[in-house]
Amino acid sequence: MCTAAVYKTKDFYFGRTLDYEFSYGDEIAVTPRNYVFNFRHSGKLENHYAIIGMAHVAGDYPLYYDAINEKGLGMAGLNFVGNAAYAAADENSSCENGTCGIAKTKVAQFEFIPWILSLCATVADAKEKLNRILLVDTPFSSQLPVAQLHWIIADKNECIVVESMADGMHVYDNPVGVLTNNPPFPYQMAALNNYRGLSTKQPENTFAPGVELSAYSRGMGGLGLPGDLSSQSRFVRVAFTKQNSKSDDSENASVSQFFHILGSVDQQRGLCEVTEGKYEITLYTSCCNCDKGIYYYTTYDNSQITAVDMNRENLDEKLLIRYPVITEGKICWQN
Ligand SMILES: C[C@H](CCC(=O)NCCS(=O)(=O)O)[C@H]1CC[C@H]2[C@@H]3CC[C@@H]4C[C@H](O)CC[C@]4(C)[C@H]3C[C@H](O)[C@]12C
Repeated sequence: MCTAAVYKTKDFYFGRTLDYEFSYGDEIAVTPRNYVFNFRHSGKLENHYAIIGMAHVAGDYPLYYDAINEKGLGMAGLNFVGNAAYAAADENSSCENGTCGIAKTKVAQFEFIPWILSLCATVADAKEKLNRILLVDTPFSSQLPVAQLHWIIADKNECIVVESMADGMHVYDNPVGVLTNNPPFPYQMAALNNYRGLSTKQPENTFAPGVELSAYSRGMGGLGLPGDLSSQSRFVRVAFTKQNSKSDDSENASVSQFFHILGSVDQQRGLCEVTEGKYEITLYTSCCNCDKGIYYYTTYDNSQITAVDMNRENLDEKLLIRYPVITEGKICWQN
C-alpha cells in the first residue's frame, strides 16, 4: 500500500509514502538532461528534462517509483494489484479506437515515469501524450518482472490519475489530489460521498429532537473518519486531511505540513501482517518541492528530514547522479 498527495502553498509540493514489507534497494537519483534513455519501443532520447526522484537503479537505469522534473511536473506509481493490465508488447496498435493508420507509441510499464517526465512540462502535455501511447508489458529484466501499478501525475494547476486496465487506459481528473491503491479511482472518489457530513468544526446536535447530547471533546466533526490501513480508508483519511490542511507558506512550514498530511496514513510495524511474521510499514515518505527541484524524505527509522536539491547538480551531465537513502536515525541530545 502506498499513499500519494499534492499540496500547494507559495510553492507546489508532491510526494508519497511507500509502504511494503521489504525494500528493493532505493536511491535518490538525478537524471541529468543529457542522460541517454534507450526506450524499448521508441528508441533513443538524447536530451530531455532533468528528473529527480526515488528509484531502484538497475545497471545505470533509474527505475523511478516517484519523481519530479525540472519543469515542476510530478509523477508516482502506486500498487494496483489485480486491476492493472498492460497491452502485449507485440500487439498491433495501429487500429486502436478506430483511428487506423495512427500508430500509438509503445511505452513499457517500467519506463512510464521517465518517459512522461522527460518529455512533458505540464499535466496538459502529459494528457496529450497519453492519447497516443500504449502501455505495454515488456519487463525490465527477468529478475524485475512487470509491476502492477497506477499513477498520479500533477503540476501546480492540475492532477490526474492513469489506470491501464483490461478495458484500456483511463485518465481521470483528480479533484482531491490524493491516490492510494485499490479499488479503481472512480470507486475511491465515490466512497467520499459517504463522508460528506464530516467537518473540522464541532457538529450540531441533529441526532433527534429532545435528546440532549453534548460536544464533550474537540474534533468531533471528524468522528467517523476511517482509521484503519485499508487503501479505501487511507484514501478518505488523507483526502480529508489534505483538503483541510493549513500552514504558513514558508518552505519549512510547507514541508513540515506535507509530512504531517502523509503522516495521517503512516503504517507502524506490527499492524499489517502480510505473511507470517512479515509486516508492511512505511519504508519512506517523500515530499518534493516541484518549483525548486528539491527531494525531501524521511524513512521509517530516520524521521530527520533529509534533502537532495537537483539544482545543486550539473544538470547538463550525461551520467546518473545517485545518493544513498540515509535510513539511520539520530537522536539530538540536549544535555
Ligand atoms: C512495491 C511498491 C509498491 C508498494 C505497495 O503498494 N505495496 C502494497 C502491497 S498491496 O498491493 O497493497 O498488497 C512498488 C511501487 C513502485 C514499484 C517499482 C517501480 C519501478 C520498477 C518497475 C518494474 O516493472 C519492477 C521493479 C520496479 C523497481 C518496481 C518495484 C515495486 O513494484 C515498486 C517499488
